[in-house]
Amino acid sequence: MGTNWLIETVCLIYSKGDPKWVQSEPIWDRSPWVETKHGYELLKEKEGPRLISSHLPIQLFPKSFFKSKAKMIYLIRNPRDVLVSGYFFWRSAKFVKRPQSLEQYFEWFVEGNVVFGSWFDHARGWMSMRDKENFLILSYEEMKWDMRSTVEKICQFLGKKLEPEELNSVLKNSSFQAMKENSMSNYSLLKGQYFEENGQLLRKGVTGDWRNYFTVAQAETFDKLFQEKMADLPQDLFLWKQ
Ligand SMILES: Nc1ncnc2c1ncn2[C@@H]1O[C@H](COP(=O)(O)O)[C@@H](OP(=O)(O)O)[C@H]1O
Ligand SMILES: CCc1ccc(OS(=O)(=O)O)cc1
Repeated sequence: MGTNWLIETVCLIYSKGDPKWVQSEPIWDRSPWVETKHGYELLKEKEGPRLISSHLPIQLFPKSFFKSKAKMIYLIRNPRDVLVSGYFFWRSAKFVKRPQSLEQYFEWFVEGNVVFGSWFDHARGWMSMRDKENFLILSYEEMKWDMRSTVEKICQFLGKKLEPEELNSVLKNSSFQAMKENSMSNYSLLKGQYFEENGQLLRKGVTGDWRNYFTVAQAETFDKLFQEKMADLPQDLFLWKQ
């Protein structure tokens, strides 16, 4: 999805571009996953303001959020790229039923039989929050196309002000290369116990990689499904060019 990219960016905004924090504490401790035991235990002890991460669909997210003033950033990505990225990620994970082929994962994905459920239901559910002032939707594609403007948008939303050199440092330290080399952010610490040695969170980091993997028939099936499931939502929410 790009979730860890967004988390890294927000951490760097909080540290005003200083990379010390992102280079010294694992990303899952800086912004714990509320759906994991480890993350939940950490979050219970953390003083606010704190960062929280989640992949949960709206109906499973802690209800207290909806009565709070906490700010949420929802990251969306072309689901075709989510599918391909997810295939490579989950096939190296040791704690889930692993897909044996992209063809198999394609079937699971279109049926919604993947970790955290149907992408379509997930996006549709959270997008119902889009008019709330404490809710910001960003896309992986806009981060790729214009990260500087995206960081400014995040700062505006969070009420943070960065000096020009601080903003430059956020951009530098959240880049694909910087994150790939940062053992506190690239999940290499989890290799062995949770992931295979050849697994990599930071795989390619590009938009449109699905074109290298989908067959013509899969592309047509996906287009049809997207139309069926998402046609009634404002299409400017989906910024990718298919
Ligand atoms: N700094 C960065 N710049 C661009 N893409 C990044 C990135 N950090 C992570 N990603 C991409 O985000 C995806 C992982 O998402 P998540 O963090 O939600 O699991 C991977 O996509 P690819 O598999 O397409 O390369 C990974 O390469
Ligand atoms: C079980 C929760 C969880 C947390 C992080 C994951 O990795 S990623 O953010 O999707 O790359 C996967 C599962």
